[in-house]
Amino acid sequence: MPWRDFAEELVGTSKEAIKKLAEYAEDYRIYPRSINKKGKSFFFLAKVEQKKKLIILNESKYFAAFSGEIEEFAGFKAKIAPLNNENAEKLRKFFPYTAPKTLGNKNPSIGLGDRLGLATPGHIDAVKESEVMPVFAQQSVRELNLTNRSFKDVIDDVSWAVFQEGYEDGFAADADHLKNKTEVEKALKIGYTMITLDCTDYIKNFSQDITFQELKTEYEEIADYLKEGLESQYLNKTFVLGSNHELEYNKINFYKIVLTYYQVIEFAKEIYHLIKKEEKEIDFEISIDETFLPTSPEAHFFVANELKRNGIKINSLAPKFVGSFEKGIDYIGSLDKFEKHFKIHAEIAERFGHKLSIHSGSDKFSLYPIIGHYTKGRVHVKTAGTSWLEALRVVAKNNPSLFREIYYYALNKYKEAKEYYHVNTELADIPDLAKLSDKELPDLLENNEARQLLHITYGFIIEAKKDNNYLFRDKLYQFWEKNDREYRKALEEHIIKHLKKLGFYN
Ligand SMILES: O=C(O)[C@@H](O)[C@H](O)[C@H](O)C(=O)CO
Repeated sequence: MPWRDFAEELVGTSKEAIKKLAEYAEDYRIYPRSINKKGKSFFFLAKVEQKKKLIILNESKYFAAFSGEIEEFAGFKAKIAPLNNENAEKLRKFFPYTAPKTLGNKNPSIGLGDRLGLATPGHIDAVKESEVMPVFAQQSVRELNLTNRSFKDVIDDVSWAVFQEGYEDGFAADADHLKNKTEVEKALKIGYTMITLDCTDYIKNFSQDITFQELKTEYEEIADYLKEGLESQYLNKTFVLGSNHELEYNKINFYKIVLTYYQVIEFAKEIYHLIKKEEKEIDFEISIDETFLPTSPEAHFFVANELKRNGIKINSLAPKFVGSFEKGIDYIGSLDKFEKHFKIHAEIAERFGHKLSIHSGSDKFSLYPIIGHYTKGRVHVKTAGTSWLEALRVVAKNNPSLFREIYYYALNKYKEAKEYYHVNTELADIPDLAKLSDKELPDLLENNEARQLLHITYGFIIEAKKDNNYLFRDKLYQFWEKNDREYRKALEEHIIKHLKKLGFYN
């Protein structure tokens, strides 16, 4: 077994000499950047019978702390530790750089959701030369349910990858789109450093044709103490922003905004009390982006101001912007209209000191120059599906028959998948593979309709089973295992393209 030969060379080597040894570690199927020395023990990740394992050489308190099989060598012992949650927790304890930390709201930051647990090496390659702070561990409850993964799986996959790559510049972990106290408590207990609170269930959506009388009647039903406090703050008042843009609250928009968002504030207050109990800093994001109508600047100002008046400190806020932010494709709408709307939101965020968070932030290349310009780095761009699509691009290039199987399966599941994601693409608009040669398949990943199809059917594809056997999962993971370098390179290039367009990569 190659790692054993390497182990005999490594043990007893000085820290300086390790660098020399690392130069040919890959010949032994060892990850060179994972080689570490702690006390008397050496650590590295290696492929042992096709599976990644943590190898620890020389007995010490660190050696004893990890679980795994022990092998005797001439003069030393080796432990072959599985990459499980118990060992991941020990890894985060002894190698703090493998544990997540908070983003802080200074630098730009990017959420790099990974639905497979394979993308972090490519994400590391993309961000390591940039100024952005990455969130490598980011999945929503929706994604976890669709891929049958847990919040622990997500954070552990990232810690092992960060150790494998020797990446010590820090990353965050965002438990995304949480909707209740239980989910928040669970995520905090596991060690997530960012909580994205999805307030959709506390936002009241109005029909466009509601009359003033109907509005007033509903408003009157709110508790008097709340109404008095809010009316004295906003009703018939105007707030002037730095650019002299005026935010006016008249009866109509005031009633609508209060009725739409007042329960969001109550919900945020309840969750913030949980967060404040933590001994460490937590990045708190309020997400109000999954509503029918765009968030008006007056509504953004109201929510931010009410959070502040209630002593709720947030790091970022995700409004719903004008136009259409669909999954995995560029913005749909007027760029002028977007710019006019976005610059006011950026000003409001700057006034309150939080970041704007751009959900469904993947592939919005036409918007990035506007986003980068007006936020001046005070922004969090959240992506996820795009890394999944890059994994499929590698399949399309190298295993056309598997890609065809997946694509046809996705077509059959598209209607069901649209129950989870709002996309405008209709089945009839999606390209038919039969007309495409194998060579043309990778181009589908440049086609909006095909991207949307594959983007939202990820869970159906990964979890597809027949007679209790996975239809694609095992074949896909074996394929990505063999083609890990190509996937890593594709991710690096694709995410750097995002960062360059945002102006966050020199
Ligand atoms: O698919 C999801 O549920 C998440 O990726 C969610 O959409 C996330 O908040 C996001 O906006 C990533 O682009």
